[in-house]
Amino acid sequence: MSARVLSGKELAASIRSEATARAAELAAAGTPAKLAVVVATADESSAWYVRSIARAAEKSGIMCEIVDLGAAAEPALIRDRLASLSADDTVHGIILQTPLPQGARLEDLAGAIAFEKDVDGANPLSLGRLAAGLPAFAPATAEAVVAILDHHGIDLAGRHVAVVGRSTVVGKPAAHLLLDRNATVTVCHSRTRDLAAITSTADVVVAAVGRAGLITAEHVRPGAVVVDVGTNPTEDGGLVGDVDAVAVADRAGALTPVPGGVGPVTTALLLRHTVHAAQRHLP
Ligand SMILES: Nc1nc(=O)c2c([nH]1)NC[C@@H]1CN(c3ccc(C(=O)N[C@@H](CCC(=O)O)C(=O)O)cc3)C=[N+]21
Repeated sequence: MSARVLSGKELAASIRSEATARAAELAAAGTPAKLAVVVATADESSAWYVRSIARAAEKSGIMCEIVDLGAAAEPALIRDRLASLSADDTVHGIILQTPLPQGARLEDLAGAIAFEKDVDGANPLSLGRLAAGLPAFAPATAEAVVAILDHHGIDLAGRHVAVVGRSTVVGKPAAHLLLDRNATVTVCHSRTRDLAAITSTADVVVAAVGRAGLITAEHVRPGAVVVDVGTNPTEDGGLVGDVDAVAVADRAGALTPVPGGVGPVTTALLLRHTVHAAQRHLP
């Protein structure tokens, strides 16, 4: 038996087409939507994302400025640029790419992103509001996890979801969004003992660690739904997730592919957030 493939492509296309229509309205009104992407890393996975954002923004008529500060940027320089972009009236959305240089922490820097422009939900104010159930932009990747499950009609209420990974960008915010959907959520991480014993009891496994091959058949209950958030560049220039897709496809009931799963939905949601920010309202 082979798992049903939960593609993100159609959902991403529909989110982008709505963003394109809103972007055209904004441009016609003389306030074209603009996203600033701040990069201080040479990480290949981030490079994939930045290319994907630039391409999708261009197609949707959203302006996109890549601010590359170099992989050795000092935290103070990154903070200053976030502050100046926050004060720039022509910029509506700001995302700071992770990973960050040695010694720089997203949690310390993201407070310099104006709350209204925080389209990847990294400012502690956004994260706190998200946790409290108040309006704020959620990190696009975390929102994409729930969106792709919704799109494919996978019910979350009362289901046990095991989230593997506790990053500020995905694991933690995804846990909050899933809780808001009445899932029973277990958050696992690098110090979790006997990961497979926990994930193999889950109805849904969300893999968000950033390590190829981490989730194998033993981690998955037969028939479970597996969401692969990983985007690990391969030596031959491709992209693989955190899930051993070949082994897991024989056991899971459904699986999001990489590429073509959570990634395109993430990019599309970031653009949706940007036009919403430009229209001055939250999600
Ligand atoms: N603050 C922050 N937020 C992030 O969400 C974040 C980040 N930093 N740093 C880097 C990682 C990586 N990431 C990806 C998102 C989409 C694709 C994506 O769209 N992938 C396409 C393939 C891309 C293509 O075909 O060009 C796919 O999976 O089909 C890839 C990678 C987000 N990240």
